[in-house]
Amino acid sequence: MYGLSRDDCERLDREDPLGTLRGRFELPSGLIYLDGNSLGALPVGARQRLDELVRVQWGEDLIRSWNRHDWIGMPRRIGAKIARLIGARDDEVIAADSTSINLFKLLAAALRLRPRRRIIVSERTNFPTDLYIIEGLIELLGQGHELRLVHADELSDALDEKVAVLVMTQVDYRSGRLHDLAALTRQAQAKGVLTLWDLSHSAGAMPIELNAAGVDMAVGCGYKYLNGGPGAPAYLFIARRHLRDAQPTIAGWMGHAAPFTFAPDYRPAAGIERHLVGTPPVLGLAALEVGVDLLLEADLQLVREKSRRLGDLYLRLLDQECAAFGFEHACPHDSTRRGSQVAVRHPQGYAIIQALIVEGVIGDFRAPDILRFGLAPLYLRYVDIWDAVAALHRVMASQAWNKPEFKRKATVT
Ligand SMILES: Cc1ncc(COP(=O)(O)O)c(C=O)c1O
Ligand SMILES: Nc1c(O)cccc1C(=O)C[C@H](N)C(=O)O
Repeated sequence: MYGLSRDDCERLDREDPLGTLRGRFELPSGLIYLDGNSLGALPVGARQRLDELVRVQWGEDLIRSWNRHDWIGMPRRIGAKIARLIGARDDEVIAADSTSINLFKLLAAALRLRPRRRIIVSERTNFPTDLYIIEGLIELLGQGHELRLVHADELSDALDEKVAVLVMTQVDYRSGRLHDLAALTRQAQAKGVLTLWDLSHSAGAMPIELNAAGVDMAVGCGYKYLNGGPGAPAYLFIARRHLRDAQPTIAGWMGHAAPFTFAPDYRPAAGIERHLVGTPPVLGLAALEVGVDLLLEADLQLVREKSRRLGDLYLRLLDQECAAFGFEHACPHDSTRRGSQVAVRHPQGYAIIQALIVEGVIGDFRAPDILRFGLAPLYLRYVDIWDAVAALHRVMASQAWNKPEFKRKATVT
């Protein structure tokens, strides 16, 4: 490759202030993992924590663990830790359920805070679950609510006094476009519109300042950059000023003011706990806590800086090494407008991703033609980017992608 050498990348790794964190993850040797934006890697501590939890807390202490090991306090405790990653106060965040469920709960709560408004605004390319949840809730409510879907550049024009809630994902899952959370929140607020942000592709990869921006509500998932493991519990945020009035959407017993009185009538808890529904998933929460604790050791400004540099490096090397193969950038060039992933377009994207996986580089494909490479700054090295682009060059130059077994079929990821 020209310009930058592999040695230069090794030097960047030696100078990387986050470099030592890589050793805190179990990464299979010989594999370059560029899919941490879908499922984060396994922290070494998670294996140990789960092992202890299963053997001692579950195996020996059994039901006593709810108090003895504070299982019951986990949603609040871990929520408070996540709050520190997203610029929230510790009583504004709780770990619970999945992102989809939390979005449903908070959107319904937000609509009840704006009873005279009927429109929900979102972005056309938002992640499908977000759009399905909005549509599904509108149908269920049967009160004439409407979803106004617009292109990202039309968002500010779409916000007016009829709009109840703006539902946005901060980083687009396909293009990696990073929205200006503070500016959009300000524009929404000027029209009395509540904001509900999905932080799934941003939290843990960059500093987020929800309160400084005046965000009303947010949700996010635990298994991407928080490295909480497959199906990790998600979290939800409600700004303190709404905690009293935001009603729980699903009146489950864990959101009751005193669940263990087993009272027949429902009385919501005073604070963020009222948005809990059922029994906390203890194993999942324990693994998530390890991932969150690891992130709390890192300076998120440094995480963001590294993430931007990894992305710039990828795009630069791609242009240098793979210019002949017809790739187009599908993500912003300007790293200040990009999340922690790069996306490129190619008509043979699916087959190329399959061939890359055989070469030991895991990225993913999003229809119709996007190759996505997630850049998790806690465990990726600059040299991994070099090697990943070199592998892509090999796949393209040898046409290794052009095999019948790489024809597109429906798969999970
Ligand atoms: C923006 C966004 N929201 C939500 C989800 C998923 O939500 P859930 O954890 O409920 O499957 C994803 C990815 O799966 C996502 O990218
Ligand atoms: N949640 C996922 C799953 O259960 C299986 C496979 C992938 C996922 C994902 O997280 C997809 C991811 N949100 C995306 O950006 O495409």
